[in-house]
Amino acid sequence: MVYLGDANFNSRIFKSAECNIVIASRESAVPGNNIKMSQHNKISVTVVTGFLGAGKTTFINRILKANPETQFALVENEFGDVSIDTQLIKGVDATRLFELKDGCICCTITNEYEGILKELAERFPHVEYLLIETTGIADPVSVIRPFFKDDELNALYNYNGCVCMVDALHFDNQPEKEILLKQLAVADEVLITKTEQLTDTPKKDFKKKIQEMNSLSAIHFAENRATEKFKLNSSVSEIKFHNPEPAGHSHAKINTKTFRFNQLLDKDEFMRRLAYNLDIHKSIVYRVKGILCFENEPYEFILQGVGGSFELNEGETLVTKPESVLVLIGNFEDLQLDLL
Ligand SMILES: Nc1nc2c(ncn2[C@@H]2O[C@H](COP(=O)(O)OP(=O)(O)OP(=O)(O)O)[C@@H](O)[C@H]2O)c(=O)[nH]1
Repeated sequence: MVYLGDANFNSRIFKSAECNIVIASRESAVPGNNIKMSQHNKISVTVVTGFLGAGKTTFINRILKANPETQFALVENEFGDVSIDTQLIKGVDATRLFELKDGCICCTITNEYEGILKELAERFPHVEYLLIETTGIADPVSVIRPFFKDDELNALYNYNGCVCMVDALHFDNQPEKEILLKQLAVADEVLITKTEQLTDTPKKDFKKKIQEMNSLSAIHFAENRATEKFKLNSSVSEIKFHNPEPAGHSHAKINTKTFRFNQLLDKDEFMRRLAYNLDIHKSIVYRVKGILCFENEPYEFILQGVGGSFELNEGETLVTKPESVLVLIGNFEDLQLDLL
């Protein structure tokens, strides 16, 4: 069952098996916001897609930061039973939050999804902008189609387009390439991430390669978009929706595994074991993320990993309970890790 409701600061997350929607409300007035209300006060909507770890959440954080006076709603979909991304959305006073998790949005799209979108628009008329972050393995067509097919949704929302994040660092060795190609195919704008280490020539070559895959979309380097205000109200080319039928569920074999630890972890030992285990399984583990609590560390640590490499950074949340969670996503049936 999915339900909508107000939340206070301490219970910002309304969980159901189906849906996770954050309504982000930022009130400070910063001059220069370029987001305009669309005609008839429809809610503008942008779908943010891209393969696992490409930089979707990072991009959404940038948008929220760059447009502090806009009332955003955010639909976060995560594959797996633990929602880590919602905890990584920063600088947002989330006043209401709903959850769409434990399933890929393109596999769980039902009339219920459309119902949620309608209810959202009706109950929260102050919302100006809806961002939908798909899972990294979603075919975004299923997520976009309701905005074209359903007259009621069409009257409530102004679909602005689909942004696809592409990870330049891992592109050539990307597993499940067909998923990424589908995401690229429907993108109205492609943002290339992780190019800081590249010099001009490989950057240009990479952009050209992406252009050859989708010549209709605007292609930018995400780093150039880091601080500027993102133009979210782009117009969408209908040409991309000539064949909007989702082409099956090619990612059925992708699974998640969640590890929970109810004790403070020994940082060096845990990270050593994790590195060892991830190295062994690097061909089948595509993405790892976690929120970890270590002995003698007052703040939680955020673990992020893509394609065999990972990083650990101190977060901004104080440890209140000795509880850690680690989520792995990849092409495995089951996964046994020796972490403690
Ligand atoms: N160097 C670099 N790192 C980036 C960039 N964008 C994102 N990252 C890092 O890549 C990792 C994954 O970023 P996320 O924004 O969580 O990626 P995501 O697409 O939301 O991941 P999923 O939700 O798991 O699919 C994090 O460690 C980010 O800090 C970028 O442009 N450059």
